[in-house]
Amino acid sequence: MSDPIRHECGLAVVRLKKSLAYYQEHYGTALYGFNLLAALMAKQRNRGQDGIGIGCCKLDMPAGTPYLFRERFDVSVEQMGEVFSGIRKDYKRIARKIDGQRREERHETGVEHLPFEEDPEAIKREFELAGEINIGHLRYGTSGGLGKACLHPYLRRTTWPTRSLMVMGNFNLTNSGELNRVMMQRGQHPVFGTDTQSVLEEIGFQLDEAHTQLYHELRDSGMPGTEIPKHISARLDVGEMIRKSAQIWDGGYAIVGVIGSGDLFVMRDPNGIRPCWYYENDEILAFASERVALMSVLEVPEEDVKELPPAHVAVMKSCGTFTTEKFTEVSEPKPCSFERIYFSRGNDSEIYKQRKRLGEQLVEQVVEAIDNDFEHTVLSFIPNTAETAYFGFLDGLRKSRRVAVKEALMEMLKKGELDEAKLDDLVLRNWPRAEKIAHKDIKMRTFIASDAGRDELVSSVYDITYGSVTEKDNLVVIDDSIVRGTTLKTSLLRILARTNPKRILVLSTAPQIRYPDCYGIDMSELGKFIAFQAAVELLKERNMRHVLRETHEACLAELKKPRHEMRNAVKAIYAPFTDEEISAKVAQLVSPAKTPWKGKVEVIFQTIPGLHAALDIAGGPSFGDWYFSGDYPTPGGFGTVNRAFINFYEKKEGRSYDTLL
Ligand SMILES: NC(=O)CC[C@H](N)C(=O)O
Repeated sequence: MSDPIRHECGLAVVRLKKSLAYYQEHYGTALYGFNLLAALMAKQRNRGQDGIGIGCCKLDMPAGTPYLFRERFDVSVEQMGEVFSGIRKDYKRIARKIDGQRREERHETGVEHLPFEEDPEAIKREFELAGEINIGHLRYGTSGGLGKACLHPYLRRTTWPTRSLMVMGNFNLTNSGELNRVMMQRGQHPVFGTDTQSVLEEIGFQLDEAHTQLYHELRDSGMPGTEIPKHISARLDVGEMIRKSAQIWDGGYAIVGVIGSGDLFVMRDPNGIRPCWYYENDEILAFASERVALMSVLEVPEEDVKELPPAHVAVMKSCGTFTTEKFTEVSEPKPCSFERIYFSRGNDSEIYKQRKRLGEQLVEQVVEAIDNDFEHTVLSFIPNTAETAYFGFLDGLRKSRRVAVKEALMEMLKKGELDEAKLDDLVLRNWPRAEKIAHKDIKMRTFIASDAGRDELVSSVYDITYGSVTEKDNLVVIDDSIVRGTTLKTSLLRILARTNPKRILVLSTAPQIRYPDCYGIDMSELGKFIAFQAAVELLKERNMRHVLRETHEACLAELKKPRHEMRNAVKAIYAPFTDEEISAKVAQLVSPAKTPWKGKVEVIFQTIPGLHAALDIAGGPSFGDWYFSGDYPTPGGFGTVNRAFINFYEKKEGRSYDTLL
């Protein structure tokens, strides 16, 4: 991916089903759960760059001792290893301290104690992150700010374990403002921070409600206070609490929550936009955003990892019972295609195949564009995420070339015109030439303070191979998607032009990105999309500025409609043009300025049917394509896109769903 939309959030959860002593005995460490969590997080470091967070809940802690912990680290994912080694150093420090105290005690009393690291009870008591429930989060903010305070998990502490709550998620709500308003109407004072804050407060409110009712019932029955918490905990219906909390949520989400008394829940949005996978055996229950993370870390086959169904919440009560139940109506499944095109780890068997097919789907357009001139065409890719699509693209090209050669041979045979020169031409010379032209050079990034900082990361990241392209060649490079086109223009195409080809064809395995995302990917400002800029340029060139004005009015009118009646008024911006016209304009816009190179840039995008042919699996869902088609799976999407246009037209910066009031 050449563009600076980077990743989205990642989740990891490990719930131990046995006491820490069990893992000490069977795996030689009471930190088994924490170690698994660290490995699951490391395997998902392709997600979330703004920072990481870890939470831990300890079951059955005696009164007076803490049980709910959270640590957040404002560092890049690249520094995750350092964070974990820092935590392990802390652990060793505690071990030295306790072992020292125990040596002294032995001197005084003569009583022998276990070394700390072999004493699960002491480990659980002394080391904050040793507990039965471990949760981890990698954040890439899509709502609110980017600082440490916005990192997950969010935590609400009370003197009641049954009312204390920790949440984290890979998600974005389109209607946090509405949620906040509902809270205010109730008399609450929500802080307009991030959508995570709104989620925490809403679930917190429902938890309070359920808790208070249970408490009063138990107290009024004459039960002694000290007995009450465990009865509240046993009777708390987490599924019901989630059903009430999520009633008006509009968005894409995989959200994890832990109640201080030890109930764990994981919920997924009704359209299954955000991914969520889990694995369970006798010893653990684990969740992750990526199926392959669970497969690799736990060394289990694909068929043992289950998908949490859309609109469902999985609950493991503190006593260990595990259920999944529907908390709202299931909507049409619309998993996010960007997960497949770019965000996820490409070693998942399904994702690997889908990426290859995305490349293959581009073959026809490319063969036409180079007019079958493979002799003078060098094929390459933008590292790293487009690599798999590139393999599929090459496979497809070779297949198509073999078919073309066979047809030409048959034709020659039929006409009796077979001669060596023609054979050479067909067989020896005209085969697709694959080269590695672009290289990723720098291990990117450290500290991101703002959106502007995010943009700067991508410059000077690439380098090229010299000497494998000539001025007679077409240079074809495949990328996974083109969002803003900034890197193409300012960096990549400039350096690719130094190989001095006749023409550069940039292929995008994703269709033109025309509309904002609002479900968890930080791709929300219309004015920043190169396809949108192209359409606006074309409108201006053709004296059609009135379309901009009319669309502004139409968007304002849409926003006045009830949510379910809203439509996407921004489609009018693209309506006058063919896809090819937009692509040609995009090519013009990304063509590097001030370079001695005289060649031409062309851009070829995946078509929307091509995307579905590559991603959709027979009997499975049709993948979400709202960023390309403008057809959103939830009403909140239409509000977002209309607002995004208004923001663009009125020259307001910022995310169009981020109105927290
Ligand atoms: N990418 C995400 O899932 C972000 C989660 C949440 N909306 C936040 O901004 O923190």
